[in-house]
Amino acid sequence: MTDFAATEVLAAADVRTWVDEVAAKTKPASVRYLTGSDAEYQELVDVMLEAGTIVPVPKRPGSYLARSTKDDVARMEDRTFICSEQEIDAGPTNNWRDPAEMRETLDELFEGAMARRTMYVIPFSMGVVGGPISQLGVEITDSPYVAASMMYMTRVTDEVHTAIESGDFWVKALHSIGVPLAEGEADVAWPSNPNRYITQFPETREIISFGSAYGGNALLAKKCFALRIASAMARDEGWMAEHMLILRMRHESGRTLHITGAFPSACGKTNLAMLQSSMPEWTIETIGDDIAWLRPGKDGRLYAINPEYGFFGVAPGTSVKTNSVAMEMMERDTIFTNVALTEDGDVWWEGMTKEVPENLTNWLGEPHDPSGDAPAAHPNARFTVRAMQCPSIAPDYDDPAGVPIDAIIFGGRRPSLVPLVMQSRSWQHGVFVGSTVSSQQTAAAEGPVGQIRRDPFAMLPFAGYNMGDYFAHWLRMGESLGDKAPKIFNVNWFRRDEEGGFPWPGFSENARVLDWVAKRVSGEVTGVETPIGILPAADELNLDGLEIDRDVLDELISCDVEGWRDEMLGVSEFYEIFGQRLPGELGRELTDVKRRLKEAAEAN
Ligand SMILES: Nc1nc2c(ncn2[C@@H]2O[C@H](COP(=O)(O)OP(=O)(O)OP(=O)(O)O)[C@@H](O)[C@H]2O)c(=O)[nH]1
Ligand SMILES: O=C([O-])CC(=O)C(=O)O
Ligand SMILES: [Mn+2]
Repeated sequence: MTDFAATEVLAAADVRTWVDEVAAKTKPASVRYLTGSDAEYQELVDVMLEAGTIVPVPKRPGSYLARSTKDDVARMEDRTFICSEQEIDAGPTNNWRDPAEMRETLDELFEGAMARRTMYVIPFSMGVVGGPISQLGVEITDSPYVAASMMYMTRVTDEVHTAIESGDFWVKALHSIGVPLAEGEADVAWPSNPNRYITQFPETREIISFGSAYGGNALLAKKCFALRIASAMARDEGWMAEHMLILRMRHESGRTLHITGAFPSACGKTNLAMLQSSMPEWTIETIGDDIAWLRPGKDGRLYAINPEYGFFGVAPGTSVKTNSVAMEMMERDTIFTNVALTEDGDVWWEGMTKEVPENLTNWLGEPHDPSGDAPAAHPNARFTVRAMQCPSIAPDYDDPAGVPIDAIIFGGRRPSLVPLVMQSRSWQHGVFVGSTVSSQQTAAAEGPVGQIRRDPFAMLPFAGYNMGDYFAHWLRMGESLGDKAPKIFNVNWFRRDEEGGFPWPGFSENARVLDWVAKRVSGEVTGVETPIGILPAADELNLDGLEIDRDVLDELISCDVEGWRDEMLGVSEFYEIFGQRLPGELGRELTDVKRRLKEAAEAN
C-alpha cells in the first residue's frame, strides 16, 4: 500500500506505523510522502490544474487562484471541538466533546474517506528544526490544495523524520476532505463534505479534521496545532502560544525594540507586521504576522519566534496605499483563494484599487455584477505566500532563539469607547486588559459580521483549554518574568465617526502609536494616569505631517468615564462564566477599575 519508492523518504518508524493505520482505514489509492522539494510542489500544482481546483494567474508568475465552494470560506467555530477528558478543562468558551465519543464518530467518518485519492504525508517543523522553541508535526491530508499550502506555510522537510527517530516529540495532524470517489466517478474542483469536524485532543496532542479544505480548518499546523494544541503544551511546560504578530522597530539612532500584537482575526496583525512607517526615523521589520511562541530566555526576558514559514493573509483591503509591502510580496509565487480575476489575467479584490475593473470574474467564477451588492472577492479571500518573499522580512526572522520582547499590544475593532492607545498599569492589569479584549466579528469566521463579542487575548477561538486557566497561566508567566516582563498596551485603529468613516487614518500612521509605545518603554514620556490605564498626554503623540483635527484626536485618546462604567458591567457578566476558574487577581483588578471609574465620575 505505502508507496515509498515514489519519494524514497525514510520515514520515522512511528510515523510509518501511523500512516499505515490511517491508510488501512481511509483506503487511499496511493500514499505520497513529501520532502518539501520544488518538484513536489510543481507536482501538486499539476494535480490541481488538472482537477480544476486552481487556475493560473498569468500576471503573477508561479501564482494560482483557487475557488472554494460557497460554504467552505472561513473557520467554523461551531464545528470546532476541544476533546479533553473533563468538560471543565475545555472551559466555557469552547465546544467540548467527550474524546472517546468523538473518536468513535470520526472513526466512522474516516472509514474509506480517501478512496481513489492520494494521501499526502507532510512532515513539518514549526520554527527551525531543532530550535529550542520549535516543534514537529506530521499532517496527513487527501487535499493537494492543503498539501501545497502547507509547503508555503510551514517548513516541510524530511529532517523531521530524523528528529522523530532520535526521540523528538511530534504532533499527529490528520485531515480529510471527506469525499471518497466511487469507481469512475469524476472529481469536482473543490471537494468538501458539509459534515465538518475540526477536533483537538489537547491531552494526547492530536488533531483530527474532517470535511473542510479552508485554511484555518485544514492547514492543521496553523490554528489547530500552533494555537490550540500548543497553548495546552505551553501551559504544561511554562511557555506561551499566542495569536500574535511579531515586529522589530529600528530607530535611525540604532535602537531596536521587539513588539508582539494580539488582535482578533482580520483586525490588522498582518498590516501592522508589515507597516511602512510614516515616521522616517522608524523602520519596521516583519518577523511574524499571526502566531508567536514565547519562552523565557536565560537572561530572564521573554523571547518570541514565529513558528510559521509563510503568511495566510486577508486579501480585501490590501492595496498599494494600505500595505505596499504585501502587494509586492504577492507579485509572484502566491496561492490566492476566493479573489476575483480581471479580464487581463490578474487578481482583484475590494479595496485593491478605487475603480472596480470592468468584466471581472467573481470569486465564484461567474461574471461580476458591479451594480449589485455582492462583492467580487469573498470578504475572507486570502493569499498564501512564503514569508521570505516579504520585502520587509527581518533578515534573522528565523533565528531559532527568537527575539526579546519589549512590549505586547492587544487590540480589536471597537467603533467607539476604546482609545487609540493605552498602557496598562502593570503586568497584572495588562492581563486584565487582555482578558477583556472585545471586537466586532469579521468574515474570518462563519457567523454574523459586525457584532461585538469578547475575544480575550484574541484567543477566544484558539485557546486549547479552559480560558480561566489560560488567564492564570498569563499571571504566572508575569510573576516569573518579574521586572523583565514586557510592558502591556491596548490599541484600537477602528473607531468610527458619525459618517461611519475612520477618524484615525491607521496603516502607516500607526507608526505614531508604536513611537509612543517605544517612548513609554524607554521612559521618555510619562503619559496620563486615567481609571482605565495610562493614556498619551496631549503633546506626546508625534503628529508631524499628519492632518488630523486636534479635537478628533483628543477624543481618540480620552477616557469616557460613563462609557467605561457600562463596559465594566459587561466585563462582570463575562467573568461570571468562568466561575471558580477565574483567577482572583482578575476579579480584584475589575473591582479596582470600577472603583477608579466611580471616583472619577464623582469628582466631575
Ligand atoms: N481602518 C483600518 N483598517 C485596517 C488597519 N489595519 C488593517 N486594516 C484592515 O483590516 C483587515 C484585516 O487586516 P489584516 O492585517 O489582514 O488582519 P489580521 O489580523 O492579520 O487577520 P487574520 O489573518 O485573519 O488573522 C484588512 O481589510 C485591512 O485592510 C488600520 O490600521 N485601519
Ligand atoms: O486561521 C485562518 O483561517 C485564518 C486566520 O488567520 C484567522 O482566522 O485568524
Ligand atoms: Mn493575518
